[in-house]
Amino acid sequence: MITPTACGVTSEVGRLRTVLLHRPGAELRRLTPRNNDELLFDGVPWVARAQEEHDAFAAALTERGVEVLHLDRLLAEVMAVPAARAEVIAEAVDDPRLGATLRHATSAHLEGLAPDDLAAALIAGVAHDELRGGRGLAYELMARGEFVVPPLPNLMFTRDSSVWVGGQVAVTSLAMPARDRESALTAALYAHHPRFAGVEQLYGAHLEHLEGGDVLLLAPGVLAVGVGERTTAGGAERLARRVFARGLAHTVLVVPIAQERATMHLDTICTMVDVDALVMYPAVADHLQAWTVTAGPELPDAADTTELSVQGPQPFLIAAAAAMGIDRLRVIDTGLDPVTAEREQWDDGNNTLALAPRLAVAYERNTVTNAALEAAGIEVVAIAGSELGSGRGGPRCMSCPVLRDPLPTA
Ligand SMILES: NC(=[NH2+])NCCC[C@H](N)C(=O)O
Repeated sequence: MITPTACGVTSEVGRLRTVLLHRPGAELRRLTPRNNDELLFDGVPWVARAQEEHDAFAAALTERGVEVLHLDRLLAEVMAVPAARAEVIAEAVDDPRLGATLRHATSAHLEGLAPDDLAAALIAGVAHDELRGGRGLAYELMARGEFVVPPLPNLMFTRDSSVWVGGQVAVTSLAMPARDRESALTAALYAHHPRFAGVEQLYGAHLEHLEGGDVLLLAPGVLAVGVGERTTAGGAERLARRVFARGLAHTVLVVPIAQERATMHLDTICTMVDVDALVMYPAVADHLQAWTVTAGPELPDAADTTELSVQGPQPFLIAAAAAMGIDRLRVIDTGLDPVTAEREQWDDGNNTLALAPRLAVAYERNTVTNAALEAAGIEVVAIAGSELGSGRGGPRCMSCPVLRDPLPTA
């Protein structure tokens, strides 16, 4: 096992040192035209090609000196810890579809698995006919193609199931039923893996909905939180109280985004590519608003009751620059016509992963956005994503930064 090392992230663009990825595997083979909508995929990906694309993504990071941690491997290691096993198994069978008999049989099945196999079963799920010793009324009546434990094909979007703020990690509370069990896995990982020994958890799985794709660390001490299809205002509020009480941030900008699939997270419409620059979907650039939330007058406490001061709304770019203490937050002008802009936004053109200021990973297919980034002085590391993209997530969605260098102070 690995020994504990430094973790922590205070910006979107500080040099990336360590990142958590998940190579898609057997869980993608569970997708069919009947279940793909419910499982939040737009189609049925070619799994081997998706894996090749993901391997190339990981290699692009490693080649640039980034340490890549693999969620499935860490999970397999942590499944040797009895307390971690008990927690994730309890979550996996906490499903009202099962009934007591099947719940018991499923628990017994999972408890009997070796650490590697348990990790694999938790990720790929357990199909009806894979359950050794399956029994009970719910089991008899379940269709053969159904899952006793549903698969987690969206686990590859590691951005959403946990997010680091400073030296603490927020295990998130995912909004869609197809994803809510993911945070049981990240919670177990951070609580029990020696790599993360002593790391404090900032949020938790069963709280108000909050997903990492909605959280942007605009600058040290300044967060933007998108509120829309996934993250609720209540989630933003609780996160704000906690980051203030723990001294991790002084301002949270709460940014309403359209409640629809194309804009499911704030990072689908904008991501940072430099200390003071964003790439943003042009259709929203002028309309995006923000509420500026800061700690209220009295001293913050740790009990989630800190009074908050809420101001706004104001245009997002103005509120963000003010909170960041800069004159202007630049938006890279992609110069896109509305149709190309809409197509490239849908294909995660704005969902870039910064490896350092002015160096970002992007999907190669978004040629017009990428050319505009290059023209603006941003070096683009282009990766293929024809199959990965069918889950509607780009390089930022597929990565959870664990360690970034702090930005040099001006
Ligand atoms: N941070 C992101 N934009 N993540 C994209 C997640 C995509 C995933 N299929 C979902 O619907 O949840």
